Amino acid sequence: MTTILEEPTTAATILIVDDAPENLNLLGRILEDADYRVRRQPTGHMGLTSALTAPPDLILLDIRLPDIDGFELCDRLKQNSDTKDIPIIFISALNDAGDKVRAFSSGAVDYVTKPFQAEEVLARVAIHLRHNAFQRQLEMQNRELERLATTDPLTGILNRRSFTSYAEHYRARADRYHQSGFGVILLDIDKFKRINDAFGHDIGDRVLVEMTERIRCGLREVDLFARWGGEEFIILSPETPQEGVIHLAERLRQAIAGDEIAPAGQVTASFGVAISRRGEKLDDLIRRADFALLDAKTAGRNRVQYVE
Ligand SMILES: Nc1nc2c(ncn2[C@@H]2O[C@H](COP(=O)(O)OP(=O)(O)OP(=O)(O)O)[C@@H](O)[C@H]2O)c(=O)[nH]1
Repeated sequence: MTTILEEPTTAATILIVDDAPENLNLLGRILEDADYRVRRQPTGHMGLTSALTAPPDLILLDIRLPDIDGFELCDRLKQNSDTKDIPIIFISALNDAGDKVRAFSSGAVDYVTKPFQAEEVLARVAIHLRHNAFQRQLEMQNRELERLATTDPLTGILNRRSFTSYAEHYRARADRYHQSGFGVILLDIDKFKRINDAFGHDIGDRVLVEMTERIRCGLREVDLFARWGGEEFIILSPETPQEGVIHLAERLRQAIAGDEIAPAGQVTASFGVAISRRGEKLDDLIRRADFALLDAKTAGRNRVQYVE
């Protein structure tokens, strides 16, 4: 079985900051012999510049340096978003508990006292590199999970759940700060079943993606846009007066009905528009937009309907 220590973490770059040339050379050689790439810096400022210019994978840091000391260097690196996650191991002749505590409170992951054993330094370096790599991988996976949980897989826009959560936030803020209302536009592709029936589900999917693009192009950055369900989409337009929201819906209607979407031909959509009232629940607002959408469908489709 391979243990975490045995897995090679080669090709990682390690920055050593130490003012004693013999330490720089000895440590550097030990690490190079273990196939790490090594950068050596003899002062705090040079170490800082080196780390900021090209962040290494790990830093071995002496405490006593001729200019800024290791603690301050560590503090500065931990405050910078580009370097804050780099594992820092202090390597110092100071063997006082207070110095060790200060090192860990600066954000160091480990502390090695001089004179050091090569095997120990290598073991500590390897484990912190592995740990850091796992951590980054976990963060990436969490971001991906977050993306999957909040977006619609076909169109890449927000899904219903995340739309509702953002919209609740807008609603609460509008109420709290007595801001003007916001508009909700609910739109539904007309006779979409026919497109699926005539051209197949894959073409239906392509139409949904193209529709999404046309709508997205007509929106502002502050507008929320989500897939509400099958062929139904929802838009929240913050701090927009009633005429503005109706005008936006009309522009989107024209953009959708404009150019044909091959091979399905002309695709149209019906729109329901409602403006929030102070204290109104989000569900009730969306229900009003849904009534308006139903009216638009009943009145012949490919139109915008507004309800008071
Ligand atoms: N291709 C594809 N079709 C979907 C998707 N989600 C829902 N649909 C289809 O969308 C169609 C919706 O049909 P209906 O609710 O009858 O509405 P419509 O045909 O658009 O008619 P109106 O809304 O009355 O104009 C159904 O055939 C669903 O199978 C999807 O993700 N991809």
